Amino acid sequence: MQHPNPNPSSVPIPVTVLTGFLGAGKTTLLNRILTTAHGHRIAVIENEFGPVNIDSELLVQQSAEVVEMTNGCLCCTVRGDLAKNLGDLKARRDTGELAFDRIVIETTGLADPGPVIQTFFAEAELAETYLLDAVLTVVDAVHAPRQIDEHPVLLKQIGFADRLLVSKSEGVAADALDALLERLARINPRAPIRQLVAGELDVGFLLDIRGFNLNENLLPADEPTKPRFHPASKTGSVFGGTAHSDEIGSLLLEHPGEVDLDRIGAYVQTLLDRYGDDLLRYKGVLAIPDQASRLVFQGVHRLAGFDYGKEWNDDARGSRIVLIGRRLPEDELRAGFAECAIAA
Ligand SMILES: Nc1nc2c(ncn2[C@@H]2O[C@H](COP(=O)(O)OP(=O)(O)OP(=O)(O)O)[C@@H](O)[C@H]2O)c(=O)[nH]1
Repeated sequence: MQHPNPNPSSVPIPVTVLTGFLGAGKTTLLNRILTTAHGHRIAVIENEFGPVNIDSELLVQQSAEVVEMTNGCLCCTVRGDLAKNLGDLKARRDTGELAFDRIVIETTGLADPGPVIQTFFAEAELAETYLLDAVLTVVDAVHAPRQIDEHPVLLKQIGFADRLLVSKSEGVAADALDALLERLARINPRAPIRQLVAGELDVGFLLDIRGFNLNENLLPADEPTKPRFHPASKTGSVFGGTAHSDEIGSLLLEHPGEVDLDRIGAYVQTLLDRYGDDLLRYKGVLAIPDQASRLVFQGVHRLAGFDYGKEWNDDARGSRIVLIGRRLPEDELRAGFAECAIAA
């Protein structure tokens, strides 16, 4: 029988970034992932803010190689160390010293996930070796409503997420929980939300998400637009003085038809040039005249990728962009997008 993977080092290793504010329940979730029988061999990179890495002592270590990073926050001072650690892990895997098929990075509760994510796209060698799979953000149902107001970094953690995982919901009244879930969906409509229930873990919901791949998945399939862009505004935006106008929110640009390739290219370029610092995640699925396939682009801040993806075949051709960012100028962005549209 032929070996399915004769050259394992040529296959990118998936990486999951596990984030969430201080005490949200990241380590608790990681322990559950590590102790669940799912067949994945996981190496863990732990980052603790401060000289002693307490989290790694709390981790159950069976089945996981744990690399500790201390004395700095992963998103700033030790980012170079992250690249080095990832390189070292790969080298030790290649020599057979370590056996793992994916990595989970647990960031500190104070980390902005942006620079961590960018590391995977900015460093050419890492981009070849690793595949950034997804950002998982744990949100503490008890404390998040206040923390979101007081700590801008939590808003970023929510905005960057591919999955939002709500912990401690058993201790929260139903209406307060509903309000939190609605607020999360408004800040980040891209990320499906799930409550973490003791003893239950759906590993399929957490791993192999391919959140950074150029596929046609724009919004969660179960509820494409509802209630994620509603009722904050009929236009599908969370900006502009609504009751919950958080600093970070989302904007859905939609045209039920094709867009001009040159104009949309210039539009996206201008968007990134002007607002790249404030754009956390964005993704677009566009219909281009005479193109059988969807044009897909996605990115983080100014690092964007695009490609032609799945064919339209009999699907209705339409163009949609989801932007998640900080105080984006809705009117300007809508007007610019409208200029790219081709009348049906
Ligand atoms: N009731 C309840 N407690 C939880 C839940 N998840 C985590 N906890 C508790 O919350 C506390 C913090 O959990 P951790 O997993 O250490 O949180 P963390 O995000 O890793 O914390 P830091 O590393 O300090 O940022 C612990 O006492 C956990 O037992 C949950 O879903 N329900």
